[in-house]
Amino acid sequence: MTTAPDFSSVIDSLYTLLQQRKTADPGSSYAASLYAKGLDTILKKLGEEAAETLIAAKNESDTALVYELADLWYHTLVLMAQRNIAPQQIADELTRRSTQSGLAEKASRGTPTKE
Ligand SMILES: N=c1c2ncn([C@@H]3O[C@H](COP(=O)(O)OP(=O)(O)OP(=O)(O)O)[C@@H](O)[C@H]3O)c2ncn1[C@@H]1O[C@H](COP(=O)(O)O)[C@@H](O)[C@H]1O
Repeated sequence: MTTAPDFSSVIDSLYTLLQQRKTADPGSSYAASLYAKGLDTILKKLGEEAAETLIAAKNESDTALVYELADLWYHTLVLMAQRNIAPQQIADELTRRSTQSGLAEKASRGTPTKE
């Protein structure tokens, strides 16, 4: 029996593929077409997928919600690849936060450092 790849492996593999798609032909790759259109188009798609996720969560089945969440994760990864933010950086930030409760973390929040 084959085991389905775990979440982390799927995310890492897709991120690697999305990095490779930066040099692909926009006519042959959806991700390459997004990169060619630029950051504003990627952000618009991300916003659309977030809205579709909210609608599915309110009105639709678990199957429909999973479908929209997968679109949202996919477009989040496109944005991350475009900005060269690796999945490990998100994992590191969540790990840093894991040492305190959400309420304590919220109270400690300032403005994120801008580079
Ligand atoms: N996981 C995905 C994936 N999830 C979602 N999408 C695309 O995200 C888009 C979702 O947008 P919408 O829901 O708005 O649907 P749409 O109306 O068709 O989109 P628009 O025309 O409005 O942009 C669709 O075009 C989906 O095909 C994805 N496209 C690609 N992948 C993965 O990326 C790999 C490489 O894809 P290419 O780069 O296209 O070769 C694929 O093998 C998949 O593994």
